[in-house]
Amino acid sequence: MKENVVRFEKWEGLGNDFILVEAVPMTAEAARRLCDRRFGIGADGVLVIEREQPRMQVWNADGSRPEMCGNGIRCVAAYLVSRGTPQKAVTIATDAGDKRCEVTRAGDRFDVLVGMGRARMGETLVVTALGAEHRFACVDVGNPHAVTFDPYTEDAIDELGPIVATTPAEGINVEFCRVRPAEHGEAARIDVTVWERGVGRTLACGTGACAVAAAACAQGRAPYGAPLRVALPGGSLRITVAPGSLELLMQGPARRAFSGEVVIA
Ligand SMILES: N[C@H](CCC[C@H](N)C(=O)O)C(=O)O
Repeated sequence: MKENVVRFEKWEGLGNDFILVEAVPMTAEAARRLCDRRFGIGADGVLVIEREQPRMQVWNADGSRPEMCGNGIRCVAAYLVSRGTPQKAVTIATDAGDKRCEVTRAGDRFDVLVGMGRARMGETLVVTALGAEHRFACVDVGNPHAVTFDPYTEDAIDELGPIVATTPAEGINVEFCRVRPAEHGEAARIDVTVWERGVGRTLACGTGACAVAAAACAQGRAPYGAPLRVALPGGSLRITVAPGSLELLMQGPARRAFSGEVVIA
C-alpha cells in the first residue's frame, strides 16, 4: 500500500496536547494510532486543519469526533499565525460554529483570546453510582459538559468520572470543581479536575473551563462579566461570561512542542 507520509506539528495548551495535520483524510483508527502514547506520537487528540478557509476538525484519542476543543483552537490559531497568516485575528470554522481568535506572540509562546460562543445551561444530570446519587449541571458550549461543585477525592473522581462520562448515549465531559478565594485581581478562582469524553483525565480542558465558568455564574458562585480564573492541573485560563447572553471569552496559552513526519495508513 502507498505510504502516506505527512508533516505534523505537536502543540499543547496547558498540557492538553494535540497532533496538528493539514488537509489529511483522518479516520477513527488512524486518530487512535496517532494518539497512542506507546505506539504512536501520543496526544489527547488530533486536529485536522484546512488553512485556506480556516477550519478545525477534532478527533479525541479514542477516535471519537467532538464538536469543539478550546485548548485545541488556541493551538490552531497560533499555528496559522506561526505559518504565515498575516493578520493576528483569525476566524476558524468548527463543527460548533465559527470562532474568532486573536493571537499575541512572544517568541515561541502564544497567548490567544477566543470568542467561544454562548453557553447553554441544560438539565441536571443525576447519576446513581458508588452507593450514592451524584448531581451535575449540564452545560453545552458546543460540546457537552457535566459540572459539579460537590467535593470529591481524587480516587472518587477516577471512579466516577468514566461512569458519568458514558452515562448519556453521546457521552459527556465531566468537571469536578471547587471555588477558591480570588487572588491576583481576578473576580473568582475555580479549581477544576477534568475527566474528558473520549480521552479520560487531561491536564486541561478549554471548553470545560468555559462550562465551569458558566455554571459558577448561573449558580451565583462567581460574578458575570468579570474575568474568572479557572485553575486546571496544567495551568489557568481566564474566562469571562457575559450576563444575559452567556457569551464566553477564553484567554490562554498555546505552544508548539515539536514537529515531524508520520505515516498515516
Ligand atoms: N473531549 C472533548 C473534546 C476536547 C475538548 C478539550 N480538549 C478542550 O480543550 O476543550 C469532547 O469529547 O467533547
